[in-house]
Amino acid sequence: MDSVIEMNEVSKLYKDKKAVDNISFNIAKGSITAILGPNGAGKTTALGMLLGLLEPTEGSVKIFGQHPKEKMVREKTGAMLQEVSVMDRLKVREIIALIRSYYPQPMDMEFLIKATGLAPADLNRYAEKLSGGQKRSLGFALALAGDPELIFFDEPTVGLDITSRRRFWDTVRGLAEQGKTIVFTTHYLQEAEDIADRILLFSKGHLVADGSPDEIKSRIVKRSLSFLPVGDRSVLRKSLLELTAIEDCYEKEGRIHVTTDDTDEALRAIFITGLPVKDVRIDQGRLDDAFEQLTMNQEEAV
Ligand SMILES: Nc1ncnc2c1ncn2[C@@H]1O[C@H](COP(=O)(O)OP(=O)(O)OP(=O)(O)O)[C@@H](O)[C@H]1O
Repeated sequence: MDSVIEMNEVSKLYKDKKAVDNISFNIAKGSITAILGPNGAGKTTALGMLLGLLEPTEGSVKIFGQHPKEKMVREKTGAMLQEVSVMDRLKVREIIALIRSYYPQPMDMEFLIKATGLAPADLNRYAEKLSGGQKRSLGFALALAGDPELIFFDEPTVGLDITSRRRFWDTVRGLAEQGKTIVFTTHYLQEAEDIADRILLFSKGHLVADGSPDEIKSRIVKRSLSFLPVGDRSVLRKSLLELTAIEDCYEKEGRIHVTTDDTDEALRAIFITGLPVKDVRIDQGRLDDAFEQLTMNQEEAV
């Protein structure tokens, strides 16, 4: 694999809090990777280390085979962070032109203007007068100003309306098709699934799943079998977990749900054993539920 990013056994400690715990992954050139996870999972910390803004407490981070702070790496990298700050007393077009001028081979000016999605009149406004969403779109264009090979976005679509969101992802897809490598963080499973070739699922500082959206889905989304208990539910739950066809069981809205790779086999085992259940249902597992379950299991384990 032609790796642009190599993270090797990386941890980051804030005093005694382990924000990132022994994480390793490589990222291939031209791929779109989503770093997905709930609040506090360690996504921003991981991104900070990839950008050279934070030093790992342990392990090593290499970008294009070098330390992230190397000049060569910085010249080939663009980033849009959560807080987009714009320079005062400069008009939008002037800011874009200024940032472009820092780079030896900047991105085409017209392309950047299109990426902002701003109307011609807005390009002549002072940037501090833009709305929050417009500032983020400008931040997007600025991240691309140096025509970077590797681009990081931290929760890029927060605060963007549907049209801006669509334009953003269309542009990102186009950039990946040109061979640029994209890494973004998100809370939203659906966004990761729609856009990314690969998902790195973080929870409580750990990397709990790594694969294509389909792989992650098939790993974490299982068909679920549910029923109402007849009699003592805790005795029933214990008996269910003793069946080899059943991996896990939990209660939701009064029903007992079991997760299994083979719902037929699980049903057969329940009936052969004569477990007291009624109103049996089989549901296709939902990705959101699986995501919640996976990150909750991690919380319980830590
Ligand atoms: N500067 C800091 N000092 C102390 N603890 C920190 C610091 N920055 C982050 N943390 C802690 O590290 C953990 C990971 O935080 P991080 O911001 O990386 O998570 P995140 O996945 O980006 O979360 P969010 O989705 O809320 O932005 C959290 O428990 C957070 O409280």
